[in-house]
Amino acid sequence: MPVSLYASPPGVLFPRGSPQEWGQAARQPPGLLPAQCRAFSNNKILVELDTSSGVATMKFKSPPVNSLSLDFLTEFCISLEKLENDRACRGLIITSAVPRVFSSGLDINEMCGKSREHYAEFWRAVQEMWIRLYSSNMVTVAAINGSSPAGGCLIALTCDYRIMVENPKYIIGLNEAQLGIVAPFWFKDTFVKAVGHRVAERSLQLGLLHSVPEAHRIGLVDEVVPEEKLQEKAAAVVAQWLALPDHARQLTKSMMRKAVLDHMLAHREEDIQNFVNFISKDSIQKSLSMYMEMLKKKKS
Ligand SMILES: CCCCCCCCC/C=C/C(=O)SCCNC(=O)CCNC(=O)[C@H](O)C(C)(C)COP(=O)(O)OP(=O)(O)OC[C@H]1O[C@@H](n2cnc3c(N)ncnc32)[C@H](O)[C@@H]1OP(=O)(O)O
Repeated sequence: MPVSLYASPPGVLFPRGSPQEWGQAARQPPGLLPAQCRAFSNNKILVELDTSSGVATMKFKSPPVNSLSLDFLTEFCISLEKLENDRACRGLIITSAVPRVFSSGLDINEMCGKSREHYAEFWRAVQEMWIRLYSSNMVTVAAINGSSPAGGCLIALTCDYRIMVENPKYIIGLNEAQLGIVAPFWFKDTFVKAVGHRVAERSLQLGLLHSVPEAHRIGLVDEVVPEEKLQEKAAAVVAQWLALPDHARQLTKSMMRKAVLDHMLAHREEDIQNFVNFISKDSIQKSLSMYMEMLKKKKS
């Protein structure tokens, strides 16, 4: 099981409401909080727990694209740890508060021009995020309301169930090969578990980013819904999974995931060294710089 690397900071309490209201609500005195709501917020993530249903909603709020920086990953792990330790919380919906993007994956700036020590620290945080989410006792549902390449796709894949908004502009997949880098074995294992070996092999080698209907067809997402139905559908799915006895569901989840998790935990330090050696290569640094240039050019 994951070792706690982070101490939980004190949370900021605020009542329920739309994301727009949350910022205002956070400044209201705690006396106004409804009894069934517990919530906390930090710089990049908002979490609201409805204690009557036992379901928390986690919203990524790190514009422009919810990239997974070291700070983001640290906040993500702290939030997960808090929820995991909260007896009132049994289910988690992960979604984005940033329009059109669920998460753009690992922050490429964290992998460019930094020291080997920084790369090691960053990669440990990426591993930690995956370990915590993959081994979570909670029912986890990804409510994917925007594009979700690479590490963004990994977060969705690590959940128990994926629901994506139907939108012709949204894409999802493990596109690492397009950046001249390689999805590590545990990204690959998580992907294979969802879509099967043949589909994963082709998709990974070509670094494919799938449209929403295609992602649904290959089993990368479980359901596709219109934007306005997403939260309702996610809540219904969590409720369905929570209707089973926790111990039976949790033991089954743990049994299904044990081999992949054990493999990763047994090779964790080696995986960090592989990442550091790989990402420090001049040729890889050049590929990543060119990719960032390409992203900027696409914009102008
Ligand atoms: C042996 C094995 C060892 C292991 C070997 C190593 C393993 C590593 C595994 C890596 C996993 C990863 O997740 S690698 C990350 C892969 N991610 C990607 O390829 C996503 C790239 N981004 C996109 O495609 C798009 O941004 C997308 C998410 C669809 C949103 O499009 P939009 O048009 O809305 O937004 P854009 O204009 O493109 O982007 C807005 C700004 O955000 C920046 N931006 C976008 N994505 C970013 C990102 N991931 N990191 C940093 N910055 C990013 C852009 O440069 C822009 O910056 P400004 O111009 O300054 O505003």
